[in-house]
Amino acid sequence: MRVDSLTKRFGRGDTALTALDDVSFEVRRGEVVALLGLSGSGKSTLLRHLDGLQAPTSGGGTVLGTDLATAVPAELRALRRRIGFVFQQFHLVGRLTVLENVCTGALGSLRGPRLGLFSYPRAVREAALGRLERVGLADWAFQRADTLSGGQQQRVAVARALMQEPSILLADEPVASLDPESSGQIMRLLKEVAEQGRLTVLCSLHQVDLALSWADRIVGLRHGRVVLDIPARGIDRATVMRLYASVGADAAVGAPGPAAGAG
Ligand SMILES: Nc1ncnc2c1ncn2[C@@H]1O[C@H](COP(=O)(O)OP(=O)(O)OP(=O)(O)O)[C@@H](O)[C@H]1O
Repeated sequence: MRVDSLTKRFGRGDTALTALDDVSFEVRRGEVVALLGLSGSGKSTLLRHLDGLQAPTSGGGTVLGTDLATAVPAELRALRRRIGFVFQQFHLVGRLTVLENVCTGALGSLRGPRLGLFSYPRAVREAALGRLERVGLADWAFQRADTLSGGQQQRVAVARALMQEPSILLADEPVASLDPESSGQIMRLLKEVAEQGRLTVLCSLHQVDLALSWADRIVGLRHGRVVLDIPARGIDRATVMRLYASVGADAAVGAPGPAAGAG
């Protein structure tokens, strides 16, 4: 996937806000990239563009051969079917079984609504069980989803995303509400599914140490601009921490000032 001079502005005139400012970077197939930056630096906005959920103001990029700047809605829908998305808040249906939640990941490729586990084709149920085995939760298949811990629910959400057989997995702060041990497990899982499935993973995080441990590369955003794009291995932690320096320290990271009103 390639992001090319992607700019996103919200609003107009004096109140305009440039959330992404001429963002360019490339992600190779199978790579795990951590997206870091202060709150409001544009991470979620970037992920939404890559999933075709938001349209760029200018520039764009190519995701799985789809040109983000020119794609029509049907092309963006087709793109979304090939991309798994994992959210901070899991978005499981608590009263449904774990297995049925995973089955819902196949809805994009099925016709019509589904009600109940047995409304899914047998092949889908078997595939869902396989994905649950993959994330270590096969024994929980018939439990209600809301009886699982946060870390387990996030693993179910990863299994559900894998039902799409995605080529890319986007994760927006997938460990933000988890304890350190569960966070490490989720990041290890993302790394493993990337390696085994030649899956590209782009994951926004607030935990620098997790990024350094599990990502292949770190892309750092500040005020909507890419100010860091480096391999995670062997990187000096202080270099990454400069992303989080106070606004007055912009010169130290070579970053632009706040982009509010720049539009
Ligand atoms: N739909 C929108 N309309 C107006 N402004 C928006 C919209 N979406 C995002 N923004 C603004 O764009 C900027 C970037 O927001 P974004 O959510 O991408 O940041 P983030 O890095 O993901 O933050 P966090 O780490 O807190 O999730 C913020 O200033 C935000 O208020």
